[in-house]
Amino acid sequence: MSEDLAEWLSDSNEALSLQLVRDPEDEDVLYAQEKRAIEPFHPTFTYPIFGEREKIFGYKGLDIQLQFASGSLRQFLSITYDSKLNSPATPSDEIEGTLYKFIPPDYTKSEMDFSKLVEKDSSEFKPLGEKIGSYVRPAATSSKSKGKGKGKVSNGEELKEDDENAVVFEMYKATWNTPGFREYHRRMQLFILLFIEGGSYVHEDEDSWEFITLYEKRKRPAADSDIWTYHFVGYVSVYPFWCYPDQVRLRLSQFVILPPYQNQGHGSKLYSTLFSQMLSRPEVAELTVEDPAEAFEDLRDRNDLRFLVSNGILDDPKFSIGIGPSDELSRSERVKWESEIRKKYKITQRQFDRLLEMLLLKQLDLKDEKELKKYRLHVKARLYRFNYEMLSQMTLEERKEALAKTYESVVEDYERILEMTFH
Ligand SMILES: CC(=O)SCCNC(=O)CCNC(=O)[C@H](O)C(C)(C)COP(=O)(O)OP(=O)(O)OC[C@H]1O[C@@H](n2cnc3c(N)ncnc32)[C@H](O)[C@@H]1OP(=O)(O)O
Repeated sequence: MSEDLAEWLSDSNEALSLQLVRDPEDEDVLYAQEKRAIEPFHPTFTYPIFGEREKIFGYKGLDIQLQFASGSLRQFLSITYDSKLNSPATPSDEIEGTLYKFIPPDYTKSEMDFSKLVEKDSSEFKPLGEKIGSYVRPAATSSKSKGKGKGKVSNGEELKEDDENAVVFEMYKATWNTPGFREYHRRMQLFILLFIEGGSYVHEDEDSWEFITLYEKRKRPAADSDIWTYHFVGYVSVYPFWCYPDQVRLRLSQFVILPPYQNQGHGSKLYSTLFSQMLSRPEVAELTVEDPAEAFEDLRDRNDLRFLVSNGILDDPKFSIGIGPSDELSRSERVKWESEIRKKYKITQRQFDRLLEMLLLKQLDLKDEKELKKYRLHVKARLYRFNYEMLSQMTLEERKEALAKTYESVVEDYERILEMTFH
């Protein structure tokens, strides 16, 4: 492309901005840190919409605003620019028509209509489906909770849902059979394309999808008001696959917490709620995860580790039985014990192996050469099984070297995860 034409290129991730909008009356109640919830943010990916290069051609000063009513997620679209290239030889990209294929057609382009809609929605919108959980967090820096939480999610012990300093977060479970949910899902699914690498829309004709949505719930600030407003934070979708002979394997497919709410512990709360839900369902054999992003893998590891520890795994007398070179009896005892615990907690085999290896490392006395060697052999034996096909084609020397390298990087990663989980 010539230099002149390059001037007409915009980065689509920067040009598109998103915003969750609540009624002005409900914005006033937000403390400084919480204002993030209503500020504009950018997508991480736009290639599914605007193409692999994430560029839009034909405009200068391009600004695409897609705003969402914070609860109902009804949308407002505005496309503005300083100038547009008008050349039949090099036509400008169509923006609205392109976006139209990905969002429901009932968006508005009228600011006035949108503010009326937000006003109405914020007092009327209620999450769809069945409430399955909630937790409270101190309002970010109110005078009473000063220094207490700094916006962190509390463990829910000090605050009650009706405490005036509490902000409540609620989770709702829905399926396609939940009245109105299909339409609602069409409004929220855009976040999958914009924030999950390789994310794509689910097929609405697959019947069994299950969803958990997460909302911030706040009381309208007016003194005599008894209106509670709900603001979308994120969601997770799972699909049950048949698992021989008469159970299902739940596959976590999509998981997103919107940027204004990230790094505040909400992802962990949503994941652990899904986890305890599936533990309580007798028909579920295990929870698997489809193509996890790195940040999600970390979140899952942290939560699974805390779960196992809080359920007393470190105090189990069989925790370190049969590690490394050991007699037949203790090895078979280990296999039996691992299989029982894994099935009880419905964790997939590879994930369970990794979690146990991390916990064994956590308990290991690194100065004890003998114990360290046992641990190394234990991890290497699993890595060998896991990578058998590749390793079996190597010479003995190459194999040793490859295993040693993999071991080093695996242990380094375990140390990183342990540090952020138990620091
Ligand atoms: C199968 C799949 O769908 S994979 C795709 C996963 N989704 C995506 O990648 C979409 C975009 N990203 C996201 O949606 C989110 O960033 C997620 C889901 C990956 C993580 O959700 P979050 O709510 O940010 O996670 P959470 O806040 O629980 O933990 C993240 C960080 O916050 C920190 N944190 C946790 N609790 C708190 C707290 N109470 N206060 C402050 N920080 C906290 C954690 O230490 C963690 O930081 P670290 O990873 O550097 O240690």
